[in-house]
Amino acid sequence: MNTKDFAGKTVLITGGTGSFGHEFLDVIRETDVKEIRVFSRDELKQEMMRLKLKDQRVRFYIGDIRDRDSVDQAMRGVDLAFHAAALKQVPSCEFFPMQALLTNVVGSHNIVESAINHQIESLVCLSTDKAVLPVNAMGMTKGLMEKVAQAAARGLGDSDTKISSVRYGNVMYSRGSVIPLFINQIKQGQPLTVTDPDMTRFLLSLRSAIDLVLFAFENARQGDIFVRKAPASTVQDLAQALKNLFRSDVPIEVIGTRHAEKLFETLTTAGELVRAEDMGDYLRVFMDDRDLNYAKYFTEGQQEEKTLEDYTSHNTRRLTVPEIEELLLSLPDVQRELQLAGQR
Ligand SMILES: O=c1ccn([C@@H]2O[C@H](COP(=O)(O)OP(=O)(O)O[C@H]3O[C@H](CO)[C@H](O)[C@H](O)[C@H]3O)[C@@H](O)[C@H]2O)c(=O)[nH]1
Repeated sequence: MNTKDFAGKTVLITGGTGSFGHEFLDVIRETDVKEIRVFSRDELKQEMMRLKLKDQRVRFYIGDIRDRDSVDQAMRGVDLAFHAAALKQVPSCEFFPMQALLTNVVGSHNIVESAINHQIESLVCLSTDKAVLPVNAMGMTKGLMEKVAQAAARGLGDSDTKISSVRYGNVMYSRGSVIPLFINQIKQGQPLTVTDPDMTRFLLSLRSAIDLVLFAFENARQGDIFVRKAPASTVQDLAQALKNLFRSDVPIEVIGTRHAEKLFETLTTAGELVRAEDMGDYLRVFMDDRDLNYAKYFTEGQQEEKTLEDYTSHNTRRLTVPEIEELLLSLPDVQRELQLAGQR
């Protein structure tokens, strides 16, 4: 990361009290940033964060991205914004799709419009692999967020607010996700509830997710979507790796898939890969900036798309059980759990 990028800047993080916000804040507090604004709805979480950080540069804004006035109030004087606020639990979005729409689409539109109106330098929107070829309300609304961001970017020039998005897969040990659940089941001596042994997910650490966001911020051109290449594992192998680490012999119980789950996730479609630049660990997917007169573009990219495959958690590099163990061991949360369980 180029820490100079943050020197003297005022940074806004929406959804700043979440796991991403916490870790991201720690990273940018190491720079000469001028001010960091944490924007979120929950006053208790903000108060806890304030007490923990005791950093005068961090300011807290209560508001809801659905409420444009509260967004405008927080956006005034901002240079850089990172948009992490979202409804992101698949099951709850499935039962309350209109709530997902209001936060993930209408709320994101407020952020995009406010960022442009306040002429901030850069806005990075956080999306997910579930936004690609979506089957659930969470993914659909995050996909629409990407569209809202790109539609706005299409109307902007290079000197205007730079709007980009990032997509990542499952953040290991994130709140409410399967790894803390399996660890808890192991600790209680209960069976590990595997939905479908063959289901795969891209796995990455929170630190890698943050690196992706920083990479997007540093490299974005108007309307880009950035993806971090990632390996994947089956749920069965993940369960086995945890059992091995905790030296547990609890059984694995197959419970079947939950609401609107996919067997595998897609980070980029073949159609997007035609417009993608390989940047080592990352892919840049350029905005499709054609206008509606398609005939004049006909010769470009048409053949290639037919020969490319979507980039999915089924065809990316598959982690072996020992590799998953190694990845899990690199996570501070897992290390702590192992220590508590007397295994380290
Ligand atoms: O009891 C369980 C729960 C989950 N799983 C499986 O474990 C994998 C991961 O499940 P998570 O609930 O951890 O993650 P999801 O893929 O469902 O979605 C998560 O990752 C997304 C990013 O892609 C979003 O962050 C989202 O909010 C978050 O819930 C899935 O194959 C799921 O079927 C089980 O086997 N047993």
